Amino acid sequence: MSAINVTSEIGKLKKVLVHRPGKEMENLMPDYLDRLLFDDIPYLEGAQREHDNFVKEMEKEGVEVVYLEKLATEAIDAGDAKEEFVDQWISESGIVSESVKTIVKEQLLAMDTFEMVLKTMEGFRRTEINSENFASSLADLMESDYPFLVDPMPNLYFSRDPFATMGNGVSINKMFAETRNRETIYGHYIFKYHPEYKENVDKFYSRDDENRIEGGDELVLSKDVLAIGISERTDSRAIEILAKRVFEKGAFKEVLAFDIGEHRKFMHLDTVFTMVDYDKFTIHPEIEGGLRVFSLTPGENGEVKIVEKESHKLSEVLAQSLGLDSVTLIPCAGGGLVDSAREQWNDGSNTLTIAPGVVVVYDRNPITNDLLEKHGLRLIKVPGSELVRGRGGPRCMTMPLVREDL
Ligand SMILES: NC(=O)NCCC[C@H](N)C(=O)O
Repeated sequence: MSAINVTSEIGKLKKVLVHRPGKEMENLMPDYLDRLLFDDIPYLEGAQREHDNFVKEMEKEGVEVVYLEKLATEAIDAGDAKEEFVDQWISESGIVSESVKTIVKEQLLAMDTFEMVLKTMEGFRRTEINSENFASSLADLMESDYPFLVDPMPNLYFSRDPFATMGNGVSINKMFAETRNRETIYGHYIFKYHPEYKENVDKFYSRDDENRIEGGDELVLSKDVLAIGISERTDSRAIEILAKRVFEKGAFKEVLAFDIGEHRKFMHLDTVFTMVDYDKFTIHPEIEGGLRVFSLTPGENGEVKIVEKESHKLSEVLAQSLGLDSVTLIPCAGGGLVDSAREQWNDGSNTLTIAPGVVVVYDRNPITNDLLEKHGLRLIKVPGSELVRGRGGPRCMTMPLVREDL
């Protein structure tokens, strides 16, 4: 029996993984926001309050919420892998000087495992280490204006992206940008050493694979069909490789690849459409018209067969793949140019479905939310004015581990 079971986007959510925003947020600075894929600087206490409330609302609905930082700690302890983890983290940290590596390693190993995991997420400022100890190489002297020895990982609370669950397996992802690539180390250790997750979990993709793919692009439409965005973050080649591995394991029968183009404003498929009920989806109106969709299915001799869908209409493609007569697409903010653009930017389309027709949304998108209620959905509205500054919503902030089968 696998500890991972995710055969839809909407089956009752039983167990979910999150990360509580931590001190990594206090290492954001205006000069380096682009590099860290952030648009603004949240107020940490406010973000934590909003996040705690988000978790409380899910728990009230009977969802078991577990934390990335805790699972990673348990995994490292269970594998007796503290030094292995620290060595690997340092090798990916960007530190050049051997003497700095030694100092940082000593500091991390002196901490208890939980504290150490949080510190690796927070990063290291230059001021934390006595400069007399390390101005030993030319590289150190050249970089001395940059305030960090090791960058923070401020996007970790978007636990949807570094790895993605599907069926009884997981794809541990190769991320688009260096800043987020470092995040996948925690998933790697969880699926390597955690007593609950190290066995009976299929691995469909690895952080060592070459082509980029991110969890926000990976949607489980049904027990048979995956939907994956070809996007700013996900490369078509990665989708083909993932499809091949998924078919080899007999985990799914079809992968639909949606070409949403390369844009920051809709970086992932789940920023433009999410499934909210058996036959209902939220959608960003900009992608409703002409979208190229490719169907990947198992072909001869282990090959993947690829056919472009004739229809460019999202509603038709989705209805067909779900075996329904029709589906309803609910446009973000009703489809008006200005309101839709604004509410999509604030993650109006990025809902987390916790049971068919029951969704968690930010309260800050009233037009979209009214419309969802008019379509008969039950909304759990949570404040997210600090959380939204990282450009992600309730779906981005959660990685389902177990959903009831439909
Ligand atoms: N699934 C998602 O859409 N996640 C949001 C990620 C936001 C983050 N600042 C990023 O650019 O990767």
